[in-house]
Amino acid sequence: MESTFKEIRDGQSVLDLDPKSTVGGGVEDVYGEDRATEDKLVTPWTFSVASGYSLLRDPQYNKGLAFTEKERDAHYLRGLLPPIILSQQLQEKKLMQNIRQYQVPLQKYISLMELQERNERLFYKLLIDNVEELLPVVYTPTVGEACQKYGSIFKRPQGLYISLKEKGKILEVLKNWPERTIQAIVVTDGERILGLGDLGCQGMGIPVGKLSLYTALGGVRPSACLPITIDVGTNNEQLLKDEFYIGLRQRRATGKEYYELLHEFMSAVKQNYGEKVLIQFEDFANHNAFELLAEYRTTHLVFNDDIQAGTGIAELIALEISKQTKAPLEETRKKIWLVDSKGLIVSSRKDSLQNFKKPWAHEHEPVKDLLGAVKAIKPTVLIGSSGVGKTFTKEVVEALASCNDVHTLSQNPVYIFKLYFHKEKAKPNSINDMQKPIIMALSNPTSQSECTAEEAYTWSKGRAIFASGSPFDPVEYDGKTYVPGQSNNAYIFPGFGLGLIISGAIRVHDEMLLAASEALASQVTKENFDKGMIYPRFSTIRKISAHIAANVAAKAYELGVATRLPRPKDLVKCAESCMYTPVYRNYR
Ligand SMILES: NC(=O)C1=CN([C@@H]2O[C@H](COP(=O)(O)OP(=O)(O)OC[C@H]3O[C@@H](n4cnc5c(N)ncnc54)[C@H](OP(=O)(O)O)[C@@H]3O)[C@@H](O)[C@H]2O)C=CC1
Ligand SMILES: CC(=O)C(=O)O
Ligand SMILES: [Mg+2]
Repeated sequence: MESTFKEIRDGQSVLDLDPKSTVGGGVEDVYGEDRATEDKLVTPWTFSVASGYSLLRDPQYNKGLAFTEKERDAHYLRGLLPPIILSQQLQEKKLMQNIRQYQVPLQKYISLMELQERNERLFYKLLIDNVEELLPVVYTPTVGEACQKYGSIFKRPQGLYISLKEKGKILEVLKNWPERTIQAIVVTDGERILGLGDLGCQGMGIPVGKLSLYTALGGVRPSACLPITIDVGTNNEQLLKDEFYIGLRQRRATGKEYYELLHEFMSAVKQNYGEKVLIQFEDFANHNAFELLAEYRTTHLVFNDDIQAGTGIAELIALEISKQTKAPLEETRKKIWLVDSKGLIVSSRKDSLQNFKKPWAHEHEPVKDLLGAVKAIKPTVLIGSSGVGKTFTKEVVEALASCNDVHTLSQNPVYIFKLYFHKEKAKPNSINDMQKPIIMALSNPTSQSECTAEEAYTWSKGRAIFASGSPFDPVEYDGKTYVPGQSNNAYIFPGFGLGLIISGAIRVHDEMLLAASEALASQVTKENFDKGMIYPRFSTIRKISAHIAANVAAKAYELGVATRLPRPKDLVKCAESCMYTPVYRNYR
């Protein structure tokens, strides 16, 4: 596979590869028209002032009943609105009441999407002020169901669809998007949507949801965000037969055809938006994700929050242990063990392993399943990101709990994770914390969670520290309330993106991801730990994001990949001051 891109580049099969517009294109902003020469086609953009009915229909500027008397006169709104003026606060109260009346999460999702299309600022005000309540609606788990039913609930496009039909004209397609100054793109090809598999073109719900979090949690302007779905077909038989399916009705393109389209896309994005546009690869299947990241991380500002938070978790933890203990990375990797569908990853399997698993193939006799692996390795932390629900069985949790008992605690703890692995324990408060098994069931949505919060607490007799990818409610066990954490990349990517934007970063390095993790960890309070929580609450996410952004930006400056100069002295203040706030603006 590694040669696929090389063949495409060498064969010049897609674009006339202009080195400035593809690789090594310098640091200045390069926008399409500015580069146009006489023989290049340009888009005839015009700008007009919205007023009257069109102002009410423009989600960016619509304020519903909050238009003042003066604004109603000045903008030809008289008679188009009932006489009452309703403040944004009251509108928010009314909408939250309406949303709470829906019993079915998908109804809440649809009503929020309608709000986003009607009144963007009110949508973000709701999301920011009620983040813990609404995050599970616009994001996992409900967004998963929304993607599964996207064809039926689809009303208006919320992002760009680039299918095989657009091959050869992707640059023109990008110019059809109404916004010009794009700073963050989330792109999927829909092949691995959460743990729900191939949802083809209907994966669009994910980039839309992720970017709404870039804005709500990270403060990136909504107009600077562009959701994109690349449609190369789907192998989902059910969707292929579904009369409401919105994507190409064909099996997935692979190999050269796939990579040519992706290469044209990546080149066109850079040509149209410049080098500082962030491209987040989202929910690509592993067989493409690793290669795409490896190919473009040296020429574009890209990251993949799935694999850089999947087996990437293992790598980042090994890096952090190495950083803190000064032990070589090869040694710290040995503290982390992975289990895949064939059992423990061990050196005797090395020849048949995919490349990204090889660094984790340590010396050990073969173990065929997770239970056997837990018994053999005696991990202190069990992290699941297998996409397969219910795999942390009672026996697995009991085995984990028993090897993390004060009476049996190893003097030299090793730590588990991913596919399933082992991690260094973070900042124990006391010997009591050292006794606690840590269980992280990261797979989304809730149906794919490796175990529920209730199972983790019950099976470990209340000793587990538990966090999951999709949220679970607090659990009562033996008279005590346990508050599960939400271990989701939503803590990281919004602040991470903001940090890249405020520093004008042109590349992403692993150290920057580590800087983001460290900033997040520093926001966990003693009060959180005392409640058994290893994450801060989402209600403080804007503050967390500002700290993450500042740490990421600082690292970008340190590594010499930041272009926004001079470096602001106080990066936290700088991040905060750059954050979008959704309060209504006054119109002249
Ligand atoms: N909480 C969060 O922030 C995030 C959560 N996720 C979630 O992670 C999940 C997986 O994503 P991704 O890594 O892309 O998925 P993949 O399907 O690409 O990888 C899953 C891995 O799990 C292994 N596996 C499958 N079944 C088992 C099993 N029964 N026992 C042990 N290992 C098994 C597979 O093994 P093999 O290689 O042998 O097939 C494979 O290596 C998804 O549900 C996604 O929602 C992803 C990103 C972030
Ligand atoms: C959270 C996320 O990115 C995933 O489940 O894929
Ligand atoms: Mg994902």
